Amino acid sequence: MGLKDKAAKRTKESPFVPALLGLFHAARTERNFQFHLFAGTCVVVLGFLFSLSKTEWMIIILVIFGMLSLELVNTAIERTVDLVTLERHPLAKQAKDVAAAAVFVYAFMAVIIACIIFIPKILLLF
Ligand SMILES: Nc1ncnc2c1ncn2[C@@H]1O[C@H](COP(=O)(O)OP(=O)(O)OP(=O)(O)O)[C@@H](O)[C@H]1O
Repeated sequence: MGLKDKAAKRTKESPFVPALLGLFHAARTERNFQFHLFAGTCVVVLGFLFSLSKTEWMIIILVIFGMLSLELVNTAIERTVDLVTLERHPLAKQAKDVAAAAVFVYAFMAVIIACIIFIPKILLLF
């Protein structure tokens, strides 16, 4: 069995390999995904600084991982649309714009939740 076949077999056996490849690809190439990784890291640092409660941590973790997952799905939709056509097409535009809107709606919710959790704690500092 050749090296390529072995690698292909290993990829087929483990569901984690393609998932990790997708994760690294997005982290390397997608500016928005990199931004959400950075923003998520900042929120975690703030969480430690403000000693969040267990419930607050669970909400923050849900929001951060949900955001990252949605950004990955958005990237997958963009790639799929580009695979179908690189020509300008109204349906291609709608697919990409609606996927981007899904990320925007979730990000808006994330900002609201961050405000609800962190603003009272920040105000207590003054
Ligand atoms: N094939 C297409 N036909 C028509 N409009 C398109 C097409 N591809 C992209 N667009 C429009 O151009 C915008 C930018 O396209 P692009 O492929 O750069 O996606 P993007 O959402 O900006 O991706 P990224 O997040 O990687 O920057 C899309 O949101 C869409 O409105």
